[in-house]
Amino acid sequence: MQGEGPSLGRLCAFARLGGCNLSCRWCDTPYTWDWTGQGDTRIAYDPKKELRAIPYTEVRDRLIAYDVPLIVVSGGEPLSQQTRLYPLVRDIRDSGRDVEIETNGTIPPHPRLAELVRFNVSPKLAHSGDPESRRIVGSALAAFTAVPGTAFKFVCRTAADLDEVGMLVERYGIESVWVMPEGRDQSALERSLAQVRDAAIARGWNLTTRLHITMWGDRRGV
Ligand SMILES: Nc1nc2[nH]cc(C(=O)O)c2c(=O)[nH]1
Ligand code: SF4
Ligand SMILES: [Mg+2]
Repeated sequence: MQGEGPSLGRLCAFARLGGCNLSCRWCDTPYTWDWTGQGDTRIAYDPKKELRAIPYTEVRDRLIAYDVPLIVVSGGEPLSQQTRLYPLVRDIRDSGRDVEIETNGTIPPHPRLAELVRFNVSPKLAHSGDPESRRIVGSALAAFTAVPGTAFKFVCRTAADLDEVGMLVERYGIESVWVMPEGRDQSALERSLAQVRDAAIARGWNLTTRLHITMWGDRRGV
């Protein structure tokens, strides 16, 4: 089930890729990249336990066997491996399924990949703790805004975060804006949603919750 964004509630299967070029404090998937315990959880995950190289043909066959109309590729940051990702996405599209890629928007997408997928781009705000020079890459954001259908999803905690979103929206001519409350459990999600919902609507932006958290909590594999 896609829990976030424009396809919220759509039945799907997930491919989660390891590794990330950012290190957001509140990351909900630190087991994909946090080998030193620098995130909020303070847990240093073991890459030998968390990462596994799997031939793309095996990943493809397993994803297709779920027999669902949408495959979501997430991470970590999946575009760090976009050259290797391309044949997987191509084969899945050839099988008649839709593909969405969740990305932090710092790596410009390859045009051949961009033709096949919908990008859900989630640029990170100051509260992620990543330096601005790493989390905001103008050339990459410009490339994503040029891909038809791209959705921009901003994780927000407070109404003030929406001012930061507003600056990015203006600077990069972002059109499809989704505000998503930050939270890795239901009560945090509700707290953030109460803070951001009126301000998002007042600006004419879309809102999304995180349905998988509401349904299953902060569990892996969902
Ligand atoms: N159900 C579900 N939907 C999601 N949409 C985006 C996710 C992500 O972690 O990128 C995600 C996730 O982890 N689970
Ligand atoms: S960009 Fe995404 S996966 Fe990477 S650290 Fe931030 S929240 Fe986690
Ligand atoms: Mg997630």
